[in-house]
Amino acid sequence: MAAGEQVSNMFDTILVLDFGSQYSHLITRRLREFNIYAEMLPCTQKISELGWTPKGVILSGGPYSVYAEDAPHVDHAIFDLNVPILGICYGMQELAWINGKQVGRGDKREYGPATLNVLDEANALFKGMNDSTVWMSHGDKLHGLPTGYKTIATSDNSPYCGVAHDTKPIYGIQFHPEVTHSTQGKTLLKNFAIDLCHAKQNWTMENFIETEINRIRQLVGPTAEVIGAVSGGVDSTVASKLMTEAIGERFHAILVDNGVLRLNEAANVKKTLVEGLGINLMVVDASEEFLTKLKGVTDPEKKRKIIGNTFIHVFEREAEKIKPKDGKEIEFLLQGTLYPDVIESISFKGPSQTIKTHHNVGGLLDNMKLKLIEPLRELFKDEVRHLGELLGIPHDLVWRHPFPGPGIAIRVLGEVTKEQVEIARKADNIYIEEIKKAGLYNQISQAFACLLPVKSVGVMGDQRTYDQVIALRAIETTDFMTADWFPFEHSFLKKVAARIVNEVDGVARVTYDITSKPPATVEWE
Ligand SMILES: Nc1ncnc2c1ncn2[C@@H]1O[C@H](COP(=O)(O)OP(=O)(O)OP(=O)(O)O)[C@@H](O)[C@H]1O
Ligand SMILES: O=c1[nH]c(=O)c2[nH+]cn([C@@H]3O[C@H](COP(=O)(O)O)[C@@H](O)[C@H]3O)c2[nH]1
Ligand SMILES: NC(=O)CC[C@H](N)C(=O)O
Ligand SMILES: [Mg+2]
Repeated sequence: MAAGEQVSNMFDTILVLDFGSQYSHLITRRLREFNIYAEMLPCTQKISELGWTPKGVILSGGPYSVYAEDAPHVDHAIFDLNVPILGICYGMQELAWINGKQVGRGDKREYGPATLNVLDEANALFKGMNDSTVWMSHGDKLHGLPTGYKTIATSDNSPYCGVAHDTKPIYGIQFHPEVTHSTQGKTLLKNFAIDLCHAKQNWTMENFIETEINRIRQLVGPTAEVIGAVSGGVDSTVASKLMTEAIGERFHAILVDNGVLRLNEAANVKKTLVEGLGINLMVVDASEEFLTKLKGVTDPEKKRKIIGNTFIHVFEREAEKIKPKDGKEIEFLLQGTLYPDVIESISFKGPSQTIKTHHNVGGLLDNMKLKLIEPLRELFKDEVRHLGELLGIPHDLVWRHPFPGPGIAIRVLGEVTKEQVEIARKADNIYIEEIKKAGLYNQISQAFACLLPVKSVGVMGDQRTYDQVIALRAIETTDFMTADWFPFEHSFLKKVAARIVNEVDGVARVTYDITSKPPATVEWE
C-alpha cells in the first residue's frame, strides 16, 4: 500500500534521493526537525512514477564515483519539475557530470573539517553560513565548473565547494550539511527548504494525527474491520491507539501471552490499553502451548524460531475467530512498521544488488491475504513517542525500554521451564523497580536480568545453599548496533544484589555484566 504517497500529497514534501551515503537518512531527519516533511527514495526513482510533486529535490552523497561505468545516475526528469535542487557531495558531482562531465579523482582524499568561504553573501542558500565549519568526506572533485554554473563558495582544498546554476535554483555543495560536524549545516538545509523551496513548516504530530486518522477512515471505509498484534511496546501501542481513534471497536488488537513475558505483563498491558486507552484488546493465553514447544530446547536460534512460528500460528487461529459485524471477513492487518525499517529496505546499496524487502511480523501476510495498514511507516522513533504522548498514552509506556519478541526465553539461558522463567521474571522486576526508584530508567537504553544455567554455593542463615546465578545487564546506546554498559554506583548494585538473593528463591549470587557491544551483544542469547 502506498501510504507514503498519501502523506507526501498532504504535506509540502522535500524529496531526498539516496545514492547510498551512510548519512542520507539524516537529511530527512534534519528537515523534519524543523517541521518540514521529507521523504527518502532510492536514486533510481522514476519521477513519472512518483505520484506527487516535491517542493524541492536533494541528491545525497554516495560511495560511488560518478565517472565509473556502474555509477548510479538520477532520472533527468527532476529538472523538468522546475523546483529547487540541491546536490550534496556525490549529488553535486552528479549535477556536474550531467553538465559537462568535469569530475575526476582528486589529488588527495579530503575527510574532516574545512572552513566555508562564501563568495556571494547575498546568496540565500548560505545565509548565516560564512566562515562556518563544514564537514568533508570525498575523494573525487570537480575539475571545472559545470556548464551554465558559477562558483558561490570555496574552501582551502575545494575551489568548487559550492556552485549554483546561473539562472535556475540548482545548487551543489561538496560538504555534508546533514552531519552535526557541519556547525551551520541545519541552517543551510533550512535556507534551502524554506527560503528557496518555500516549503511550509506544518509537519507536526498534531497535524499528522488528524490527516492520518482521516486517511485510515477513507482506506478502511465505513464497515471493514482490522486486526493487529499488540505487544504493549511503544510502536504497536501507538499504532493501536491511532487505529482506535479512527475506527473504534472495528479494530481488534490481540496480545499473545507466550509465557515468557515480564512479570504481570499481560495483565498490566490489558489494564492500560483497555481501561486506560479504550483499545479493543483481547489477551490470548497461549503460555502452555509455547512452553511445551520450548521443552528441552537450549539453542538460542531454535528458541527464536519456535516462538516466532508458534506466534504466527496462535495469532492466525485467534484472528479467524473474530467475526466482523458486516458478516464479511477481516480485511486489514495493522503493523507498527517505522521509517527506519522502510529506509533499511529502500536504501540504495548498489546498482547490481536487489533492494531489500522488509518484514515486521514475518510470515503473517502471505498466508492471511490481508491488506496492510502501517500508520507509523513515515515516522522516526522519537516522532512515534511524541505522537504517543499527544494521543494520551502514559509517559511510562511511551518511554519504555524495548523488549524482544522472544522475551524471557532468551534471558533464561539453557532450557526454558516455567520455574526458570519465574526466577528470571522476579529478579528482573526487582532490578527494574530499583532502577526506576533511583531515577535512572531514562538514562539507560535497556536493562534486564538474565538467569544463568550454573549453580553456585552460598550461605544463608548458617545454611549452605547451592543455587543459580543472575546476571544484570544495563546498556546505553543510540542505535543498539553498538552499546556500552551503564556505570551504576556500587551502592546501587549492592542494594539490587541483596534484594534479589533475599527475595527470589533459587538465586545464590548476582553479577553485573561489564561487556560492551561489540564484542558482546545486548542479549546474552
Ligand atoms: N506477545 C506479543 N503479542 C502480540 N504481538 C506481539 C507480541 N510480541 C511482539 N508482537 C508484535 O511484533 C511486533 C514487533 O515487536 P517490536 O518489539 O519490534 O515492537 P513493539 O513491541 O511494538 O515496540 P518496541 O520496539 O517499543 O518494543 C509488535 O509491534 C507486535 O505487533
Ligand atoms: O524482537 C526481537 N527479537 C529478537 O530475537 C531479538 N534479539 C535481540 N533483540 C533486541 O535487539 C537489540 C540488540 O540486541 P543484540 O545486541 O542482542 O542483538 C536489543 O534491544 C535486543 O533486546 C531482539 N528483538
Ligand atoms: N561522500 C560522498 O558523497 C563521496 C562522493 C564520491 N564517492 C567521492 O569520493 O568524492
Ligand atoms: Mg517490543
